[in-house]
Parts: sequence; C-alpha cells; structure tokens
Amino acid sequence: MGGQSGCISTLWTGKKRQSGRHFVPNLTIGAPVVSSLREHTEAVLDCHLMVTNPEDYVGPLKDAGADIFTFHYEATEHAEKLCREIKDAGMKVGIALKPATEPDEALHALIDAGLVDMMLVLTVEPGFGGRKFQSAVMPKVAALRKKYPQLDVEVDGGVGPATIDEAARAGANVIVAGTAIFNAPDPSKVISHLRTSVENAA
Ligand SMILES: O=C(CO)[C@@H](O)[C@H](O)COP(=O)(O)O
Repeated sequence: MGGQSGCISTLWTGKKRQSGRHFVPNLTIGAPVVSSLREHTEAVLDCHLMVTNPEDYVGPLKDAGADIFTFHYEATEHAEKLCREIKDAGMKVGIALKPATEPDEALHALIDAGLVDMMLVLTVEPGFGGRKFQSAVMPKVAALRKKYPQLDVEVDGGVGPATIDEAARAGANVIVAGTAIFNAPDPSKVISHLRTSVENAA
C-alpha cells in the first residue's frame, strides 16, 4: 500500500513459525521447514515467532534463510539487544504485538532508532488460524501508520475479503491471511482481492 509513504504494496505469504515453548499452546513449524522452503522459493520468508525465548532462534533462522525475523514484544525483556542481533544476522526485524499490547515509549524508541523494519499488529490472539478479526485493533494500526509513514505495518488474524478493506484503510501494507486463502475455492482470486484492496487504500 502506498499510503502516505509510497511503500510498495505487497502481500507476503509469509511462513508462520509457531514453535511452542509456551508462548502459544500449539507447535507448528521450525527452522528445518524454513530451510526446506528456502531451497524452493525466492519468496519473502517472513517468520513470525510465537516463542518464549526468541533470542534462541536468531542463529537457526539465519542459517535456514529467513528474510524477516518477527518476534513478540511481550516475549522478551531485551528487545533492543534482540533487534541488533537480528540485524547483525542479516535479517529484517519485525516486532509483533498481541491485540491487548499497545506500543510503549521503549518500542517507539526502537522504531525511531531504525531498529525495526516492520510492526506486526495481531488482530487475533496468537496461536491458531481461523479466529475472528478484532476491529478494535485498527486504531493501533492507524496510529503506527500516521507516526511512521515509511514503516511496514503488517496485519495478521482473520483477514479476508470481508475484513481487508478495514485493515487497508487503517494503513496495513503487509497482509497475512491463512483461512481466507487456503479454504477458498480459488485462492488466487482471494489473494488478488486482498492485494487490490491494499493498493486502492494507498
Ligand atoms: O497464526 C496466526 C496467529 O497466531 C493466524 O492469524 C494465522 O497467521 C493467520 O490465520 P487466519 O486468521 O488468516 O486463518
């Protein structure tokens, strides 16, 4: 979505990494799957880590070929150090916020310092696909877009044809969608719909 910033509108079918360690109740994929995917695609591998100690995964995901390492702001006491480690490893930094987490002064300082490439605003409680989009989170998206026109702002959770316009109007330029795409009779049609909505909101 160009929006105020001219950001390139894109729709990444990012790889979700919901490895356990108690941040979310379910285990899904890990670095070995990312590494296998890397061998077959040039696509952006945007790895959203829903893990308790994200610091432990910088090396494994770097070695696996991840492009974006997105960790949960709630899952570490050392966000600045982790941002620097991710960048030193040659990956982009994403910071994810659960619906109830608002950006605080420390997070704004990280973004202002240029340590954050993307903010992931979850519109569902993390862990499982197919949950209902929480419109109440949109003001957080809009505030981030207003304050940081150049920043990639990603929305994830319950995004589909019925909710994409709301997310795009709020300022999201990176969209994560699972159920809406994988359950669709024609997934490519849904992807085009999502991409068009983001581009039109620019
Ligand atoms: O994994 C999460 C959040 O933890 C899900 O939000 C998926 O990333 C997308 O799922 P859908 O809501 O699009 O089915």
